[in-house]
Amino acid sequence: MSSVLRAEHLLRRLQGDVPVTLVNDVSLDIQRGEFICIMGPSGSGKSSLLYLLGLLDRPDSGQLWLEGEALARYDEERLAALRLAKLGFVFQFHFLLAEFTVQQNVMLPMQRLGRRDDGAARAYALHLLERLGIADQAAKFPSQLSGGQRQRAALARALANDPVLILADEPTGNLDSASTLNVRQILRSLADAGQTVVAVTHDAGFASAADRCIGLVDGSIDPDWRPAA
Ligand SMILES: Nc1ncnc2c1ncn2[C@@H]1O[C@H](COP(=O)(O)OP(=O)(O)OP(=O)(O)O)[C@@H](O)[C@H]1O
Repeated sequence: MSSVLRAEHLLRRLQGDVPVTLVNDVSLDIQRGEFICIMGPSGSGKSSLLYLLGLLDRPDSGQLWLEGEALARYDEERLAALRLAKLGFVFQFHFLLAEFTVQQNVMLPMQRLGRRDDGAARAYALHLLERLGIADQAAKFPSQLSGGQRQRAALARALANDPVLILADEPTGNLDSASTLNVRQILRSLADAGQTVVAVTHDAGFASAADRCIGLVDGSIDPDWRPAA
């Protein structure tokens, strides 16, 4: 196994009249092909931790390594380039662009990265949509899709640049139970095919779908935390 992302002693605090500790001394090693879920009560710091792991926010102290590369001294421009090339994001809201078709939405990250020409990007987008079972929706606009289909399109977009890690924040938060099960199964099958996935969720079903579940309490990993049966 090899480490995709390693975090050591991450600390994130918001300063203010009343300082708030969002993430408190979190250390984590994410191995290639692992599907990890992060659970815990509302306000326990799950999203804050995911933002640190996704290089969308910076820790006040602690260190991160992406595929062995230490990130502490990287400026925002370099982190943005890493996010585009190596990370894929899925949020509770899909953030697909309304004026583009589903296929064009999936092509956008490829066009930004510039590793594939337009023809190759178009073909790869269709391949990803096929893999997620929504190739027949490729020419439609996001507003014409169901919630579950939109989330699968967002997942296809997250996969566009062959990320080393997919970070998902409540990916099933807006979905009905059938679509939730479907997205969970897709994440599981992606991990079975070697994709590394970290998902923040309130959905207890993730506990059995994932390889490992981490419980956060007050910004810290609770070693005694166990998913609800
Ligand atoms: N910008 C902010 N200003 C003040 N407090 C914040 C801010 N962002 C987060 N917090 C607080 O930090 C704590 C952690 O928030 P976070 O969103 O990471 O928790 P969470 O576990 O993801 O919650 P949820 O399950 O409700 O999404 C919460 O108490 C939250 O209210």
